[in-house]
Amino acid sequence: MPASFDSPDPLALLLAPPSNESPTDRAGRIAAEAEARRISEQIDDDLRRERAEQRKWEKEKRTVKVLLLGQSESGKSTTIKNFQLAYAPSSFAIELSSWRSVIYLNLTRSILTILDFLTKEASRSKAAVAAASSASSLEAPTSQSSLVAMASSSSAEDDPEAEFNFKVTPSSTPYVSNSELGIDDAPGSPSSPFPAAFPPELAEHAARAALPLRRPPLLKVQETLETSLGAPEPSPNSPYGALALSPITTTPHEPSWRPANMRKPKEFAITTRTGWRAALMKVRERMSTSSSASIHSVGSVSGSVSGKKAGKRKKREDMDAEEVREVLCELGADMQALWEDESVRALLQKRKVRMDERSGFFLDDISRITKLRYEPTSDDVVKARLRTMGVQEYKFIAEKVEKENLAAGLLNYGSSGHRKSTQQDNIKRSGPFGLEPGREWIIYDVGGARSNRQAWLPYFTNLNAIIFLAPISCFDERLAEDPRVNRLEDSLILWKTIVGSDVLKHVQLILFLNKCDILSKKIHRGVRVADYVSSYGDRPNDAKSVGRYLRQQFKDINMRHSPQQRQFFSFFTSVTCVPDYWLTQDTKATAITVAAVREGIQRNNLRAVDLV
Ligand SMILES: Nc1nc2c(ncn2[C@@H]2O[C@H](COP(=O)(O)OP(=O)(O)OP(=O)(O)O)[C@@H](O)[C@H]2O)c(=O)[nH]1
Ligand SMILES: [Mg+2]
Repeated sequence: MPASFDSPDPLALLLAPPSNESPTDRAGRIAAEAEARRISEQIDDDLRRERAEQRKWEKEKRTVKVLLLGQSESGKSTTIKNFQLAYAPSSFAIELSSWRSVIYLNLTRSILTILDFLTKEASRSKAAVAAASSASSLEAPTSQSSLVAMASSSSAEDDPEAEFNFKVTPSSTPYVSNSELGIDDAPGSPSSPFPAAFPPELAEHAARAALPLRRPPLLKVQETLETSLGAPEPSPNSPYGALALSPITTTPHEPSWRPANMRKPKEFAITTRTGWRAALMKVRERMSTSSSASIHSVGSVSGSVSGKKAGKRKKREDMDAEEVREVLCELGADMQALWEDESVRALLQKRKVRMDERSGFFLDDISRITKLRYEPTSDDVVKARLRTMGVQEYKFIAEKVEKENLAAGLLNYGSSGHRKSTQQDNIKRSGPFGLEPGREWIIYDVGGARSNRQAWLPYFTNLNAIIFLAPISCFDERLAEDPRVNRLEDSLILWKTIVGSDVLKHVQLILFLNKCDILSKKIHRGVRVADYVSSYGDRPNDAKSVGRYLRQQFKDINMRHSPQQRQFFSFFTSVTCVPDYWLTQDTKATAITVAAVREGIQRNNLRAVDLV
């Protein structure tokens, strides 16, 4: 055998304790070795921790954090949907069908609103006829049968709470005029007294159109949908149950003459605990659709059902969902007839109730939506309305995106003072998409009603950008939560607060002057901005001039109230549809939205975080 195999390991020999080691020396040596091991492990731990922190930091550095702010119904949640549509289209597609319940709910609610409206008109007309006949000692005409039927059946049988006393209740608190803009109350605006009755024949005809539609099945549909979306089971005695409800926003000239004892229509909302994304995911789970969505809300899908109980529940809810479809399918033709009825339209128009400017407007799509096999489209989902409460966090992992749309949007959207060539340069530098697949975005969506705004504060740190949505079409509307306050005024005050916040002084603010399509429509039908915004004076009453004027107001506030100088990025948006007026044609709102955010962030030198 070779000597080398027999020889002891030279290292072992070197490290071996001396042969004459005393017990004391041995103990000392062992302790020293243990200490050396401990130090070595400590160093390894430190290195591991540092590496993990480095990875976390790298990840955070690559994550874009955006907070969406703005009053209720300004379009925040709709903007989130646009992001998802543009950057996580496959998860958006997977979720399409789960929005069906929300769309059904929106449609049902619109029909119930019209029925309530007609009931009021019928009652009012009936009272006017009675008053006139007693005054002139003439008999009331007997031809008022449908009108009487409508008024009495609805109030006494279907809705015992809805008794009308026809008392005009003008706003007791004076309207707070806007200090920034001089927004005034206009003649015929909501605080004006209840206008005179229209010819009884009109209400009579409209009431007849409503007769085939009964409220109980529609209320049942509404209840079922709300429960399936996460509301508590309704109380057996209440037509609406113990839901998380809030009053709907008053539309422009909608009269505030609702009698004191009349139940207000309510808007469904899902509370923070569950969140709308979570609620929809639950609906989707129940529909047994597998998902690999790359968007989710934090803490979502809690308490997914399992086992026997789940099977039972699933079956019952499936039945409910099936029933809802069937009922809506059966009522579809009557609903459409009601919406298309000329006298109903005339009455709504005379009372200045603009259903088409309300949130969740699907009345023009009744026949499509009430088909038994209705599947929501992307446009339906973008238009669907579900009020947000609290703060919800959404994570987007950018997927492959629509090349043409984003490129087109980036080239064409109407931004403030940016040349096209700059945008084209950006495309050349970063490619047409702006965001590479795999990039994580965290977007916080907040409830915009005043009662929700305290909850925003904890989210003001570590942000890359805030998108502030100001619906500029709301110059003649009032806040649902405080009818004394003009909605435009509220937006300006809120903007001032955000702009002036010291905590947010380093955060990029991007202003979306939203709902330009509605602004155009309003102006087109003759609403005069100067009647509501006195400082507008005798400037031209066209959408473009109004848009520019309002943008200047926001810009001035930015200049006057920012703690330090900051650039002003604003975009005219119309996040639910293709823009129609001063925004360039043929671009999708999604593309505009995404491109706008991207450019805003980009221009704030967030290239430092390797965004592009
Ligand atoms: N026509 C039109 N409708 C819009 C536009 N933006 C939003 N909407 C609609 O307005 C309604 C309210 O939009 P949301 O996105 O739910 O509003 P929000 O700001 O999230 O409201 P909260 O959750 O109450 O704070 C929805 O029905 C949208 O479809 C727009 O630019 N044009
Ligand atoms: Mg919302």
